[in-house]
Amino acid sequence: MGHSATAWDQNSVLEVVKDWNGIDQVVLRVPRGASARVSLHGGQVVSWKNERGEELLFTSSKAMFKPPKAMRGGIPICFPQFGNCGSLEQHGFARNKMWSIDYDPPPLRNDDDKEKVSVDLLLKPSEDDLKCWPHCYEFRLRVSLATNGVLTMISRVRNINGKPFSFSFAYHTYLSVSDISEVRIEGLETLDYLDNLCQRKRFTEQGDAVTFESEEMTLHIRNLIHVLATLVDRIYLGSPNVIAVLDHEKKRTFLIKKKGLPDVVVWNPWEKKSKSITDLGDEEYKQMVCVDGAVVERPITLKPGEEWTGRLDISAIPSTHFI
Ligand SMILES: O=P(O)(O)OC[C@H]1O[C@@H](O)[C@H](O)[C@@H](O)[C@@H]1O
Repeated sequence: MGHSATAWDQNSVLEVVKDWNGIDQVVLRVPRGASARVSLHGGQVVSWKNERGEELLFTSSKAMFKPPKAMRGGIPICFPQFGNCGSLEQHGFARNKMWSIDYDPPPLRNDDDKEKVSVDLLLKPSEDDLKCWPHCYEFRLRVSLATNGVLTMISRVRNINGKPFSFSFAYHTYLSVSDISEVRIEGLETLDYLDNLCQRKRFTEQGDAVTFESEEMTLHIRNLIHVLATLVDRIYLGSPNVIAVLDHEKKRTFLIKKKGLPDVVVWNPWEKKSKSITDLGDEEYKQMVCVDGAVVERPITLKPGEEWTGRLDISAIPSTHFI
């Protein structure tokens, strides 16, 4: 694996290496041992490890790392369309494109760049892209890893077109969990959500947290409708800016802080759907949950010259520290 290394400062390191397809991956490392990797294919964060070297993002054992398809896992970027609501391919094209490193990004207001290592990526439309989505934009993605292990992603989309355009967006975040039945998502209770499994009909969350029950348990104590309900594919609307994903078995809590991202998508394919996804192992739905900071219900519209920013900060902390 050929690589070139750049010392960021004495403590943090940003390194560009080639993956096995010859595609550049940026490795971010900080002093206490946490690290992250970002692929130029899709601008996708493909790994995020804590100081003990434990992987915090899920990657499918059947993941295909071959462009043009996005790898199943990590944090693919959904832009300029979330899901299949629109004329573009599912989740838009950004996750399937090659991004470039931007060595001279425009300044970012309110980004405290102390004690972190960052890389700036850039995506602009090619001639071919303009045929399917005829809008000139600049998409700048800053991925940072702080010395305390917090992963930050800041997306800036600018309209450099002569006319307005609209888009939806998501950080499609595959969190690695011990067992899906041990997971509890807090911060979404009482919210309305659009259910992707019911033609995006609107419902209201009734539970005091979002949980995913095991099928055996469900069969014993609940009715069949609940068995089907274990497949979760929902867009929670107007959510608070902090969401907690608790993993009881691992005694770990993911704290997801977001700005400019009003919606949260929660997805777990469960057993039957997993079997139909070729790049996901049959049982692997148990080790993952997608909790995405997103803009879906009300797409962003940018007039010429306008810019939108969507920011996500994720940390993984021992649950005992949180409670
Ligand atoms: O297989 P893809 O295109 O990566 O999408 C996976 C899932 O992504 C989720 O965000 C969507 O809500 C689901 O409907 C979709 O199935």
